[in-house]
Amino acid sequence: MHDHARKLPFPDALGPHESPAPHPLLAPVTGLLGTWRGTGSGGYPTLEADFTYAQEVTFSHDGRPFLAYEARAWLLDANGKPLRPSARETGWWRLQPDGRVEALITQPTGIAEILSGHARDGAADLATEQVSLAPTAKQVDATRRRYALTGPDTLAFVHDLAAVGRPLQHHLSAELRRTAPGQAG
Ligand code: HEM
Repeated sequence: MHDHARKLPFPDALGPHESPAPHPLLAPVTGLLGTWRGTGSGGYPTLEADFTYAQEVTFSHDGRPFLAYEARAWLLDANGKPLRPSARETGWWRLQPDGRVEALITQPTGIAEILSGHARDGAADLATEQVSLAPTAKQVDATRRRYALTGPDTLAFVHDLAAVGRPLQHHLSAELRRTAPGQAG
């Protein structure tokens, strides 16, 4: 992993009460700050079977009006044991006045998403404005995501996908729990 021995002059904060203080435009999303872990299930009509997976999601900030976003997932077998690495993505959520959000998210499968939406009442709803594909990526036309706080330390994630010729429909849903600082990883 990263070399944490070399301290950054401007490190990211993972909580609303850490330094630096969140930028005022981050107010609608400060409840998301931190690292979340949990399990979910997914499927798509083109897949032989549904699957279960585990996911870790981290939202952090450096005092400016955007979130740094990182998520990674791994598939689970029927006993809940890790099977193999699955989707990863990383990006930036740019907060605008009135809780509007512009997000840029990229995946190692050759997909880059530009999304827009809103964050309010503990929930962020984003949908793609544009999807760019690397030459060998699978066809993805649109995605829609919802990250909703269901309690102070619980987060529900839902992801819809329009891909490989199919209309926008359910791909993933997960229930995540906030991990205590230092517990993740
Ligand atoms: C937690 C995150 C995710 C998980 C666990 C997940 C899991 C899966 C799995 C297990 C498959 C079947 C193929 C395989 O075994 O790899 C799959 C297919 C696929 N996923 Fe996801 N996925 C995730 C996120 C995404 C995202 C963010 C996108 C698009 C932006 C996406 C687009 C697709 C596409 C296009 C396929 C191929 C469908 C086909 O060719 O029939 N997935 N996903």
